[in-house]
Amino acid sequence: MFERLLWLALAATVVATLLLCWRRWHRPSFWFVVGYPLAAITVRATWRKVALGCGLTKKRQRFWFTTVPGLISSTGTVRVRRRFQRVTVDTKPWMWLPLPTRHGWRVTVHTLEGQVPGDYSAAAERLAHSWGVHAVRVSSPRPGRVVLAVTVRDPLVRIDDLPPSPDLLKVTVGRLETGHPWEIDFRTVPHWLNAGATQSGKSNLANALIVGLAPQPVALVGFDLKGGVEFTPYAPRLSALATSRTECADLLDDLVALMADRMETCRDAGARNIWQLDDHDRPVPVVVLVDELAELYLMADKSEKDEIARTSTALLRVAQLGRAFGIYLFCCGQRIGSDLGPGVTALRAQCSGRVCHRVNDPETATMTLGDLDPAALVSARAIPAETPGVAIVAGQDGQWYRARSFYVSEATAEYAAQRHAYLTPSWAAVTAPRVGDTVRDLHVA
Ligand SMILES: Nc1ncnc2c1ncn2[C@@H]1O[C@H](COP(=O)(O)OP(=O)(O)OP(=O)(O)O)[C@@H](O)[C@H]1O
Repeated sequence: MFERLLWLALAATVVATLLLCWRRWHRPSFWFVVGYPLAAITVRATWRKVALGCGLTKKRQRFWFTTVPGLISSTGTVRVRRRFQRVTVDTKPWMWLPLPTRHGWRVTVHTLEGQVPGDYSAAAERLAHSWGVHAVRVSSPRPGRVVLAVTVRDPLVRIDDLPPSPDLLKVTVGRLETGHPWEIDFRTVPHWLNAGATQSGKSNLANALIVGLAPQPVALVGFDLKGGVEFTPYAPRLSALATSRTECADLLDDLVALMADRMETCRDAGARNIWQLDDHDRPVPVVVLVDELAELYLMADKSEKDEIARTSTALLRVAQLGRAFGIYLFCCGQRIGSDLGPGVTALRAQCSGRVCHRVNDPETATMTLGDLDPAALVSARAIPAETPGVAIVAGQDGQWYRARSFYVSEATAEYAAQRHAYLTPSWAAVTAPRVGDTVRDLHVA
């Protein structure tokens, strides 16, 4: 007997060790073969209790029949004394079978009468604690259904390296919590706001963009209102760099003139935007990176008022009309509050791409994400300081996601800028009012 127990204990230890090794060396296959089936069975088996605990059940009248009256109490509903009677029971929402995802599972639930997706969003944290998982995200593909997307552990704690970005104006800058790539595609979402407190990962994201765009046939322009300390090392790949508000105002005037020129080119060719022009007529796209946006709007005294108004109007015009004429904005800032003036609020309305890193003041989070789901704001304010680069992202599909940028050091971005310096069109060549400039012509010029 003792010997048999010993063999059993030994076998259990070997199996546990093998499972642990499997989990360590190939987590995805371990999850699909072992973790997910166990999780799915547990979730289905405990759904009544969990739904009840999270306030997602509804009381309903039922006729109940039992041959053993006392047994009913064990179902967690009500005690029935007679064999057949009308009772009030807690009804749980109908849940489909959970489906596995890379980092957890996803399950569709039928809402009960009077429930809205917001009820499930409000219960998301309670659900996450009940299931012992990292997070539960709620979406509603159609009325009457909610999808609970569960991530078992934070997929953003460790992420891989920046992959190459072969598509024009599209850069894979990180990973979404769903495991999908986080892409910044200027042709789909032309203008972006990138907000975050100091050391939250804003510059890292700008570095990722520089590394992704440097090998592409685009002109990069830097507005570095930190006096040039951020973008000067990338100057070899920048067609123009402004390091003060006055220089920014001049560059913005150039951009507005460039836009007018491209408008004329498109009008003459009967095109609505530069992408409808023939390849050999299409002018080079321009991506403008702005660091410390608030500095463009801060007024020390009244003498600066005119300059601020000029800059603000020009930036807004670029944001309003730039998309069709191949001019894209990526604006970074620690603080993007309405106290900076109406110019910022108007600019924000034009920037449909939003990235909100960890923020100190609720107003910046509200300005960046406020017109999305309120749950996005809560998530942004919960980003811990230990995970720089984690952000709440809204873009392409109108949804918001937690995401993390790939780590891209200044040295990597600097190397990319130097390596692809030969692709930098000169600013004079970009802005010269010539019809028919192509990327190739600009490089020759
Ligand atoms: N995705 C990331 N993964 C790992 N480390 C990161 C990531 N993003 C940023 N970091 C690290 O966090 C620190 C702060 O990042 P970064 O300089 O980009 O912040 P910032 O918001 O631009 O700060 P500041 O406003 O002070 O310039 C850096 O040391 C950087 O290496």
